[in-house]
Amino acid sequence: MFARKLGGICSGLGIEARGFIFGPPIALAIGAKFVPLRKPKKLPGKVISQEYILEYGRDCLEMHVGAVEAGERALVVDDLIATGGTLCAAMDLLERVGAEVVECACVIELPELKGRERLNGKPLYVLVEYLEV
Ligand SMILES: O=P(O)(O)OC[C@H]1O[C@H](OP(=O)(O)OP(=O)(O)O)[C@H](O)[C@@H]1O
Ligand SMILES: Nc1ncnc2[nH]cnc12
Repeated sequence: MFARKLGGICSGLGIEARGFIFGPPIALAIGAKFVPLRKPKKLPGKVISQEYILEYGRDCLEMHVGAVEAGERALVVDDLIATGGTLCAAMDLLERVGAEVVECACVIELPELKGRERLNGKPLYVLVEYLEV
C-alpha cells in the first residue's frame, strides 16, 4: 500500500463527505490520527476555514484549530479528484498551520478535468482513472 512507503505520517485527513469513508481506515492502517476536514458550521470549537471553487459553485472546508500542529507530516484522503479545487483547499489549510502535506490519495481521478496539474507537483496516488469514451 502507498502509505507504508511514506512513514512518519502523524495525520491522516479525510474530506467531508466521502473522504470520511476512506480516510479513517487509512489513518488507522498507518498509525496516524484521523482529522476531519468538514463543510462549514459542522465543527464545534475554533476552526480555520478555506473557501474554494468547484465545477458547480463555491464551497468551504474547515479544520479545528490545534488538530494539526506545525511541522506535522500529513496525508490528505478523498474519494475523487475532479478539478482539484477541494484538495488544493485542504492543502492550503494544512500549509497555513505549518504542516507538511506528504501526499494526497483518492480512489478515483477524472484526468480530463486536470486537477492533478493544480497540485503544484504534490504526489497524488489514485486507484482508478476514469476516462469518458
Ligand atoms: O476536485 P474537485 O473539483 O474539487 O471535486 C472533488 C470533490 O467533489 C466531491 O465532493 P462534493 O464537493 O460534491 O461534496 P460532498 O462529498 O459533500 O458531496 C468529491 O467527493 C470531492 O471531494
Ligand atoms: N465531474 C464529477 N463527477 C463525479 N463526481 C464529481 N465530484 C466532483 N466533480 C465530479
